[in-house]
Order: sequence, then structure tokens, then C-alpha cells
Amino acid sequence: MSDGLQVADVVVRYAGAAGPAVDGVDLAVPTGEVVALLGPSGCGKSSLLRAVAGLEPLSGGDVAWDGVSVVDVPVHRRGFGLLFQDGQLFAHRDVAGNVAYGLPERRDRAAREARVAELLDLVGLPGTQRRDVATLSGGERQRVALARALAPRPRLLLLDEPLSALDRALRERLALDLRDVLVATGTTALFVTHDQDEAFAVADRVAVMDAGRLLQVAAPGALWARPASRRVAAFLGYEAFVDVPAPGADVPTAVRALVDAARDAGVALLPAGGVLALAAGAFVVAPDLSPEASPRLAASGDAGPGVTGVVEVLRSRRGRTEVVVDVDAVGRLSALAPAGWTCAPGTRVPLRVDSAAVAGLPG
Ligand SMILES: Nc1ncnc2c1ncn2[C@@H]1O[C@H](COP(=O)(O)OP(=O)(O)OP(=O)(O)O)[C@@H](O)[C@H]1O
Repeated sequence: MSDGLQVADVVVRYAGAAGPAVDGVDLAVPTGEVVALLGPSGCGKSSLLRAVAGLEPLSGGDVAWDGVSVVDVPVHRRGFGLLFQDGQLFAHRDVAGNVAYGLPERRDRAAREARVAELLDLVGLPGTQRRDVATLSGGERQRVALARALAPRPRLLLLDEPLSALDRALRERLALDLRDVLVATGTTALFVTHDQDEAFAVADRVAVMDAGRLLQVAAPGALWARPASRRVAAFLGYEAFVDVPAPGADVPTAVRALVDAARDAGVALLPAGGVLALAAGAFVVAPDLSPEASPRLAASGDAGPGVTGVVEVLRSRRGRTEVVVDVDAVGRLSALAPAGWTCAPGTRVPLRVDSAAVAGLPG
């Protein structure tokens, strides 16, 4: 028998809809693990989460905890906690009143106060017990909502886009704090997000969903290095795709350089018929490879790999120069350039390959 959450062949169908919102999903979340459900808007993430919570009836399949079906168990008896985008704090209670809401009534006052203080410490809001929740920032409200959700020690915490109402900088910080809190408390969690960075920051494993189906479930590093398909890779942010040529085939310089660099770096099997997925940064602008910068190399006819592309857009991001470059036989993608480097749009520039931003996919 497996422990934790088991979702087996779950189907969620809304009345009047053309097809199911969740279409035969299998997913296991063992005790203590944090899994992110990642996918584009409308792919069925929230429907699956709500089905696990018991807020949405199943049209097929089963949801079980520790091998025992909970399908007939009402929402509030499942022992699952819920946290939504807007933490839905009680406006008429102060911070302590909100956090204590989930604690069993039988606890004496001192024990309740100690537990509230412990939870507020945990979420980074020590000493805020008496604050009026109306005076809290958006990030602080979500921290209080998290403390309240964790108060009864749920056996599973279900989080539906809990950070998406916050601005980017705050979201990035809270995602890391959220992971720390879930790990520190050993909380088993299923976390819905449409943001790849957030999923990678929070989860032990990421489950990629599209059109009601699970496409791939893997640890963040493995998912990034070995997306199972072009669809998964495109959703993760890979920008361009190149077919791996047959051995000995006559191929354009850029494709040859990519395949060679990927092979040298041990990028997972590159069968002919496979595909290379290129993330931003797969090409790096290399001014030192230009004939002007290396007249001796140019004279010898060995001016580096000879890959070039035409710069279409330049932008400065966090002190670095990024460009959009059009590479012959590959297409447009984002490339990095040395700090402070610049050129006029339309300039053809030398490029080198960074195999760390290249993944191999089955064809
Ligand atoms: N109560 C409902 N009644 C009818 N259709 C619904 C209902 N809730 C969701 N849907 C539909 O089911 C599909 C999946 O929606 P769901 O909210 O689960 O996706 P999601 O991936 O969570 O999207 P988002 O990130 O935008 O919230 C969508 O086509 C949506 O329009």
C-alpha cells in the first residue's frame, strides 16, 4: 500500500462542457512531498485540486489517502487544508484570531497562544498577534493565511495559486519562504501554479498538465534537462527546436555546432530523428570570435565555429545585455551578450553555443 495521496484515473466533467476538464489523471504524492501542478490557464489544474479537496465531484476515478478512498468523505472531514490566491482572512478577527481559527477548541488558552506564536514565527510574522488584518500587506495576508491553514496540521495542504496576486519580487521571495515552511513542518502539499519559476522553487516534483492531462511528472532539475516532449519543453520556456540530423548529413553550420556541443556535453541521447530544444542563452554573443577581433584566426581560416546570427533586438536586463538573435537554420531566440556590449540592430554577430541551455528530446 502506498502512503500519502493517490489520484487514480480521475476525471472531472462540468455540465454542458464539450470535454472533461480533467481527463484520466494519475498522480501520487507520498507523505512529506511537495508537488506542483504546473500548466497553462484552463488546463484543469484547479479542477484537479478541487476534486482532491472534495469541492468538485469526480466523474470517474478515485482519490485516496494512505490507500483508503476519500471520495465519500466530506470536505471538512478529509483532514486536508486549503489555501487560495486570496487567503480569505476573517476581517472581524485579528491576526491571532485568524490563525487560531483552525485549532481544536479543546486546547487551553496557553497552549493555543503558544501554537499561534509558533506558527507566526514560522511564517516570518512574529509578534503580530494583535494586528488588524486590514492593516496587513498582500504578502503578510498570505503568510497569515498559510499559518491558519497549517494550524490544524493538515495531512495534506492544497494550495491554489497562493502567490499569484502578489508582485513578482515578492512572489519570488515568498515562494522560497513557502518551501522552507513546508519542508520545516514536513507538510505534504499539492501546489497549483501557472508560473514555471514558482513551481521549480517550491516543489520536490513538478507535474506538467495540459488540456486536462498530465504530460510529465519529474523533479525540477530532471524536468528541465529532459522534457518528455516538445509541448512540455515549450511550456517550460524552451524557445526553439532543431531536428537532429542523420550522421554524415550535410547540415547548416549552426545546427552542426549545436549538435557537436550538445554531444560533447553529454546531452541525453541524440538519435537522428530526435530534437534539440534550445532555451534562452543556448547561443552567447562572442565578439572575440569576430574576424576583426581575431585577425590571425581569420587569416588562418579558423575563425571559431563560424556560427553567426543577426541581432534583432537589444535590451538591458539586471545589468546584462540580452539580445534577440535570428540564427540561420534555427530561428529567433534570446541570447546573452557580455556586460556593456552593444551593436546596432541588424548587425550580424559571431555566436558560440552554451550546451547548458540545450536539451535532447525524443522525436
Ligand atoms: N465550474 C465550472 N463550470 C464549467 N466549466 C468550468 C468550471 N470550472 C472550470 N471550468 C472549465 O474547466 C476547464 C479547466 O479549468 P480550471 O480552472 O481547472 O483550469 P486551470 O488550469 O486551473 O486554469 P487557471 O490557471 O486559469 O485557473 C476550463 O476550460 C474552464 O473553463
